[in-house]
Amino acid sequence: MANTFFITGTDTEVGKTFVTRALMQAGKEAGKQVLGYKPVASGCELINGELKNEDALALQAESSIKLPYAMHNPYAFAPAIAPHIAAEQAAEPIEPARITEGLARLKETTADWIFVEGAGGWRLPLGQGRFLSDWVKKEHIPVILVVGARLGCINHALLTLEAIRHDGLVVAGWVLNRADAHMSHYEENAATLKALIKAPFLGELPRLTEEEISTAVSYIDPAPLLK
Ligand SMILES: Nc1ncnc2c1ncn2[C@@H]1O[C@H](COP(=O)(O)OP(=O)(O)OP(=O)(O)O)[C@@H](O)[C@H]1O
Ligand SMILES: C[C@H](N)[C@H](N)CCCCCC(=O)O
Ligand SMILES: [Mg+2]
Repeated sequence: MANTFFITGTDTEVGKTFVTRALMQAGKEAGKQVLGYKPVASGCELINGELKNEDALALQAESSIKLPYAMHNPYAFAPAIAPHIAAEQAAEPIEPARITEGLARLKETTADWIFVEGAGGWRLPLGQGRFLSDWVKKEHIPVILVVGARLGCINHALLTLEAIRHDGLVVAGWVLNRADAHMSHYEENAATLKALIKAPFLGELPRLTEEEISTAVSYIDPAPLLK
């Protein structure tokens, strides 16, 4: 039976996908078969008649098992906006049951670890008064938080952790990602986060150049996930 982890972040564009890929690579290095799942994606382009999202394509590429794109990304909306608004515009309501069905199909494979990447931050509206966090709660999925290191991230990180725990979920770990290479007093902020966040620390990723991207996995310690 696969272990499933939900990847959330302190905001959009903080490195959820970037870190998920590194986590997947760390899983493979630990001998795990891994799959990535992006249930709800906005900011998609039409490729061979199918709307595809760069996050979902990245997770598909990193997956150990080759599956059709649609199994990685059931909801793909073209505009790079809040998905619930895109869904309304497309007259395609986001149904949690379909997200569940997609995850169930991935669990039928030989995957050991399934990483589910959210969109935006923890409280992502799906429309009809529902949130993606409601689905995570219903599925009882442990959560990994990606903290994007930028001014204001301490508040965002602590409030996100409060919300995850208020929703009754386990924080399986957290990663500090250098989202803003120019953040001032980075080391002091990192020390503050490490002191305040009571959850397994899975690693700290510096801002990597294109040439260094393949080293991202070396900054991840998956040990807390292997327990
Ligand atoms: N540590 C890093 N070093 C270099 N580039 C990074 C790093 N972290 C993130 N990036 C780049 O910053 C951009 C935003 O990262 P990413 O797409 O992973 O954010 P995200 O949280 O997944 O965004 P979204 O909410 O849209 O899913 C991407 O181009 C990514 O490759
Ligand atoms: C388009 C962007 N990159 C993300 N995929 C979607 C971000 C949704 C944010 C919703 C919100 O909290 O305001
Ligand atoms: Mg992403």
